[in-house]
Amino acid sequence: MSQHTAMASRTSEDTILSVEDLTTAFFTDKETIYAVDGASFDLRRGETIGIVGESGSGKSVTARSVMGLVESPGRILDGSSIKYRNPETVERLADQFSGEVTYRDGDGEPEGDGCIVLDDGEGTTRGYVDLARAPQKVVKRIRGGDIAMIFQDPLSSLNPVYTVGNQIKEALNLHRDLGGRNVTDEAAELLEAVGIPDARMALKEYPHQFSGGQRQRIVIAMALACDPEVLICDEPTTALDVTIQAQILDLLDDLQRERDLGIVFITHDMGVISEISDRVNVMYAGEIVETAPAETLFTDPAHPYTRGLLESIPGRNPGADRLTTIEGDVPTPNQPATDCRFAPRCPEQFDACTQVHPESVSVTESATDHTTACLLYPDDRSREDAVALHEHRGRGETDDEPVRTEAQR
Ligand SMILES: Nc1ncnc2c1ncn2[C@@H]1O[C@H](COP(=O)(O)OP(=O)(O)OP(=O)(O)O)[C@@H](O)[C@H]1O
Ligand code: NI
Repeated sequence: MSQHTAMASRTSEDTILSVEDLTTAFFTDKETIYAVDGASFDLRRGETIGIVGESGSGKSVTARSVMGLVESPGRILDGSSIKYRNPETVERLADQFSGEVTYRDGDGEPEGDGCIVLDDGEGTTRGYVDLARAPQKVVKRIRGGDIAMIFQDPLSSLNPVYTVGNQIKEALNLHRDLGGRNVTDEAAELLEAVGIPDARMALKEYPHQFSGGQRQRIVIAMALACDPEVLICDEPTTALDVTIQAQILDLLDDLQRERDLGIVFITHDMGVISEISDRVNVMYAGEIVETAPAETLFTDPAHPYTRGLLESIPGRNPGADRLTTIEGDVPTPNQPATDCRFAPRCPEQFDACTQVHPESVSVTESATDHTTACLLYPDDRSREDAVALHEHRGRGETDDEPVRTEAQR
């Protein structure tokens, strides 16, 4: 979706979702697993961001955290925020849940301690709902409404005993005020929009009567039934063959342009990521280790892990006679990171990598839209200076209690 790369010039007011310092841990009998450990990223309206990384790197847990679907023994830890910024929704929820509202008027202490944070002034609603702190009753109003999600296996989202029409209509009735319009017409229109032929007929059929690719289209239609602002796609094409995969990616691209959807696209496939993303976040062992506009990431990767992932794309290195893979596996993060989790597999590893935790820094001092968490950067500093910068930032981040107020940012 490279036509969206010009969006870098858009203002932060277009940001619909900001994830900041997200840490989600599972407290098992044996150990605590920091599945997501300090991840931050922004999503703008109409933008597709990719999250890519090997199996176990924390991609799905990131998605489930945003959706409020982390199940016990998992929990989002204090200090995390997931700010959903759609003004209409923020306003509506503030009316519905007045006990959950925090008012800020610029100077002085904020009033209240709720998850719905409202800024005063300028006539328009500015503010956000912090999904990391929101009680389930608030999250439920957003999940499946403002933010929808589709998964790898479409059958997990479809009920085998109901017709496709019934399931889409149920989603429509649940989330949309159709204002008297015919719900069957609306459902048929949605199926047409996702490219299902003979939509009227299709409404009367059952999920098993469709192919895998068509089922995924139906699931996308159900997600659109609630007219979301944000669509999270967790490996939606992984189970499909290459041709069908390409068709689904095209469909998502079209739908995004028509509806100004923000899309978070999760996959372990670098090829797919390059096709669909405006901006890419590379995830490793719970941390985002590099973020850049898609083009930059592919032409000028910084983190040794990203470079390893790119080298393992078939056909990218015609000279190489066999596929390079990165030796070893993603470690299970069972304590907060104090060093570089990639160091044991890294061809560039040096002494400090086992002692200092790499913070997210600009690749060069001036490259503000390309950051990486690797002690080799910023590139234009000496190695000692770079390491010192990471140490300094690390102290700033972890001193005192993890809860940071907006005023301290
Ligand atoms: N319910 C759970 N209980 C304990 N640990 C969990 C749970 N769910 C996830 N984890 C752990 O969290 C880490 C991240 O898992 P996650 O599913 O997010 O990885 P992923 O990047 O989506 O991988 P994949 O590409 O295989 O889907 C893994 O170490 C996993 O074992
Ligand atoms: Ni996953």
